[in-house]
Amino acid sequence: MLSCESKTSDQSAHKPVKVVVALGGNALEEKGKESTAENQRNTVSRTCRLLAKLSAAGYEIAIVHGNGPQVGRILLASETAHNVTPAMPFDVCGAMSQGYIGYHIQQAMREALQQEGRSNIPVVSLVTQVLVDPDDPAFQRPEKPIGIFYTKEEAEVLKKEKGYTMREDAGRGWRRVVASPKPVEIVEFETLKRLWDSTIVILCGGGGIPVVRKADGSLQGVPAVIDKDLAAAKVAEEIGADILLILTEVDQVAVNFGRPDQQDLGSMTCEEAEIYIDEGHFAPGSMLPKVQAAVQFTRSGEGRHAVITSLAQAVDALQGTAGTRILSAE
Ligand SMILES: Nc1ncnc2c1ncn2[C@@H]1O[C@H](COP(=O)(O)OP(=O)(O)O)[C@@H](O)[C@H]1O
Ligand SMILES: NC(=O)OP(=O)(O)O
Repeated sequence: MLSCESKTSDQSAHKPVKVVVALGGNALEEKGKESTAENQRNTVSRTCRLLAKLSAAGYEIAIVHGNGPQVGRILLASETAHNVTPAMPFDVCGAMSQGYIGYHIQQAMREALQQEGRSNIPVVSLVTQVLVDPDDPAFQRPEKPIGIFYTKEEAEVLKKEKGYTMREDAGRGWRRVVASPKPVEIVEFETLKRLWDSTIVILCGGGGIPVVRKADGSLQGVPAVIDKDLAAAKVAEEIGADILLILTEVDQVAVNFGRPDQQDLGSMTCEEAEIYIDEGHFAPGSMLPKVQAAVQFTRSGEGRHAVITSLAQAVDALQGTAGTRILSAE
């Protein structure tokens, strides 16, 4: 029997545990399979069956998902078709990716909740804008990988012909990289707050559509991709979640990752995590932002912690028997 209640301050009443889930790339696309809409829908189905189990166990969840491969492909398709139809700006491609992925999660989550006997819980995707700082130094230093993988030779051609910034991505090939400013404010946060108690909300897809506030107060999209783990940490922080659950491909975070002396970690304090960051154990653009997001959230309030694990281990990880927990020192 899963226990998913936390004590309130008077220690007598219990309240449901609030969890913000950040879904990584493998929750949306299966490695080695063609990136078709049908394949994404099937992968999302498997993911949602696991997420529905969290809901059935009584956890209150909101879902944030990535969009790196998807937004890159939408952008590429739009740029490639510029002779027949005007190319869409980056922020619009981000919005399209939220709609397409959110639609699949909504549909699959509905089915999965039905199977768990919880068809009374509504699911909705919020097209979410996230305010960023126009002076964020990230705009001068593109480092978020998006889209498909290329060989080194193809990357050289794209650099020359299209002016893209290209970078090797964690031993997996070469990818286009774009600016990834920090999330400052979730514009639609008030909507999440009003829906939280009744509805499973999918929000901040792809980290949210990055926008800046103009002098007259209106919002304008900017060409960038926010890191979804940092956006999920922001959501979790502001909604007062108990746990930030970051789901990715690996069961646990490791030091000396990929080396013969790799050591998987059951837990680490924020201070230990910072030492490991300084020692370079976490790859930028992959594990590093997850650990940073976990530390940021854990530090944001008493009794909060983060867990990084795989989809398959999600339920056990919330119980504290799997994954890597990022905890306060005391
Ligand atoms: N220290 C580490 N411990 C575990 N995994 C790591 C580490 N450093 C890099 N990685 C890699 O980071 C990957 C997760 O990042 P990524 O695939 O970008 O995330 P996402 O699931 O959000 O798409 C893991 O699958 C693993 O290959
Ligand atoms: N926006 C974002 O962080 O996407 P990925 O997780 O797919 O890289």
